[in-house]
Amino acid sequence: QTLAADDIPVLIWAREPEVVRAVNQAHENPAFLPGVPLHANIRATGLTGDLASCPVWLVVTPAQHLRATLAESPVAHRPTLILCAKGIEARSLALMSDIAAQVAPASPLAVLSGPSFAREVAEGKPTAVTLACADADCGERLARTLARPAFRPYWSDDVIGAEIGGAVKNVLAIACGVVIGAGLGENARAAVIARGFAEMTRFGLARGARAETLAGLSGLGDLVLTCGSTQSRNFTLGHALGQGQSATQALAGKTSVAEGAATAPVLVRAAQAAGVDMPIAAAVAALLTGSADVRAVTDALLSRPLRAE
Ligand SMILES: NC(=O)c1ccc[n+]([C@@H]2O[C@H](COP(=O)([O-])OP(=O)(O)OC[C@H]3O[C@@H](n4cnc5c(N)ncnc54)[C@H](O)[C@@H]3O)[C@@H](O)[C@H]2O)c1
Ligand SMILES: O=P(O)(O)OC[C@H](O)CO
Repeated sequence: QTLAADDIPVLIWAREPEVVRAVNQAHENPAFLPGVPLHANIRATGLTGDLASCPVWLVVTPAQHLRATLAESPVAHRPTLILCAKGIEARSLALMSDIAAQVAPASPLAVLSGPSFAREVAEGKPTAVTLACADADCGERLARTLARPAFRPYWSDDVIGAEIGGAVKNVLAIACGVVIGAGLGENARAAVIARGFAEMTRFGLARGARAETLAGLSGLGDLVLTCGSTQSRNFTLGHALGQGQSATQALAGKTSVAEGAATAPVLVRAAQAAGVDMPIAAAVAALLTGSADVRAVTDALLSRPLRAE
């Protein structure tokens, strides 16, 4: 939103009245992005009805809440929806574009994904992302609209690929956090990134994604970012697990979302349904549920049969 506001009026709908107040009065969002001044063109509202006048929505509601949030909003006005959440819905195994197509069938859909910590984007640091839209002309138009000197969207027509990369990388970022938190070393982190990427690719191809999308910004690019940075909420969650905390302890009191925590068990079910082996994702899910500890999942991964790469 900060980027778009340079020359386009931006309206944020927020659930929290204190966020609405802070954005309108102090031009800041201390609850979710403290210390970043927001452009004066950015206004906030607590009324979903106010969104009816907006032709394009950047939908950033976390994955498990997207369906309900969209259903309560004025989608009958057929806004173009640019989906930004990186997850899979637990109760349906649906991707965000599946949910949006069900709730807002008349709306054009796109997915914005890729390595993009919100703070760095808001601070104007160089960022490149994937803007995926099945309608290539619409994708190009949206990418050109969102592009700024330091913000480069590359367009694609592979919506599923962009979504799967974003959802799976969060789970793998938890795994890398565990590796570092448990002191397993940089070799192990690199192994998790590379073998995790193999899992992402197997799963993505089985679900109809294209390999080049998974190897691009929304897959490998975001995987490298989140697996390598303590700025990542998913990496940070994994780090706490690696240091011996339970998921409940690690997530206690957090208002910010680590999407991989919800995605991991869903991904395991979705992979089973697709007949795809995802041992690292399964290890993360086991750690999150407490059904295994770091030692047990590490031993299990290391004792898998040797095989060709
Ligand atoms: N922060 C980033 O750097 C970043 C970058 C790219 C994509 N994303 C994705 O955007 C999505 C949102 O992440 P975020 O960083 O904005 O979240 P956040 O951690 O900053 O804040 C949590 C958000 O969840 C909302 N929320 C909480 N409970 C809700 C409910 N019951 N119904 C609807 N909304 C609810 C809150 O209002 C708040 O906006 C995630 O899928 C994330 O993966 C985040
Ligand atoms: O902080 P994380 O782990 O949710 O990552 C944020 C973004 O997805 C990075 O692209």
